Amino acid sequence: MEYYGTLGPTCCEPIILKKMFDAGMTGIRLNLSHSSLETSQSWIQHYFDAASQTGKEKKLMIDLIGPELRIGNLEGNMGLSNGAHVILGHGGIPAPKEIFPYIKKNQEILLDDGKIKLTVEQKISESSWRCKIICGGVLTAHKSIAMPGCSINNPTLTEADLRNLAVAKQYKVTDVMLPFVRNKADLIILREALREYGCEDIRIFAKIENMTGVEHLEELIPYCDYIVIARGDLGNAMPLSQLPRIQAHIARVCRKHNKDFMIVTQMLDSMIKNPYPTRAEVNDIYHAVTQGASALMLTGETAHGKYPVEAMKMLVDTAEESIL
Ligand SMILES: Nc1ncnc2c1ncn2[C@@H]1O[C@H](COP(=O)(O)OP(=O)(O)O)[C@@H](O)[C@H]1O
Ligand SMILES: C=C(OP(=O)(O)O)C(=O)O
Repeated sequence: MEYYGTLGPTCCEPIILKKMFDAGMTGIRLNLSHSSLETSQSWIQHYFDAASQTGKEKKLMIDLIGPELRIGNLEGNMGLSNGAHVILGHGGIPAPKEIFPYIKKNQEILLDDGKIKLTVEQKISESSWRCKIICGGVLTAHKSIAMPGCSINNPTLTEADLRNLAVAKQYKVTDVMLPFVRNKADLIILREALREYGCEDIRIFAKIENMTGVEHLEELIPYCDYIVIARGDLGNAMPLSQLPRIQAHIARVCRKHNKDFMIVTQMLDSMIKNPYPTRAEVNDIYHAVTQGASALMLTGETAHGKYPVEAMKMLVDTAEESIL
């Protein structure tokens, strides 16, 4: 079983990373939507310093930007209150320009993996829209933005992705995650880029985050090393009540093809704030293991949570107890 955390401001010190290894962590993910390999140099150094004390090989995974849509930079936090209004685009929430042609009155906008919900009320200019806040929260920089029902055909890899892949070997990257994989062509493009940069041995983790990915699952299997059930964005693509069924379906297809798969996101979400998880969260880990997952990953729990070590220990201990 492989256990990943996500590298972020609350777990980047060597002493914390060492404790996460002691708890059973086998690798870490660096989310390149929030930084680059170059700007994360000192965190990566801390990671390998801590890893060297364990005497075992540890994985470094990069999660690319890929076709995923995210808001731009925000100075500090933006508080969004239920029932109030906010501008999307110029003068308000910095939105990616790829979505502009698709924004219409009554369009639903989901931010930060659906935690914040807006509806478009009125166009103000070619690059700004007045929106009503249906479900508020605190928004910070580079969070995901999704528009249910719209399919926006972004390129597989961004220029920043190519810059990061070009130096991946130098930073001892072992794994690469591609978001929003739609079909085998996305994985072939990534595989070719890896070959071009001399990284043929880097493992490919294909993130299933929308219904196109679910529909093309069987064709993706030969072109990646791992299928990733990335429930944060995937949960935006359907009524949330359907997510457990879709997770079970993906797991079933992977088992049928003897394909390794990973389950991620919100496994121990309450541990971002609390030292103990809920009963439902430990049950979620149990189900992931009994469904056949061979890797589990924490995201916000380690990247910006208050209890990264406790969360990793809870993940590993619960998963190990669940192995039949
Ligand atoms: N490389 C990073 N640099 C700075 N902050 C980060 C980094 N990675 C993660 N974080 C913080 O931790 C949060 C949770 O991480 P993650 O789940 O990977 O992000 P997201 O939910 O935005 O995809 C991010 O939203 C961000 O606030
Ligand atoms: C891990 C996920 O990706 P991201 O951190 O980009 O939301 C997810 O969507 O479950």
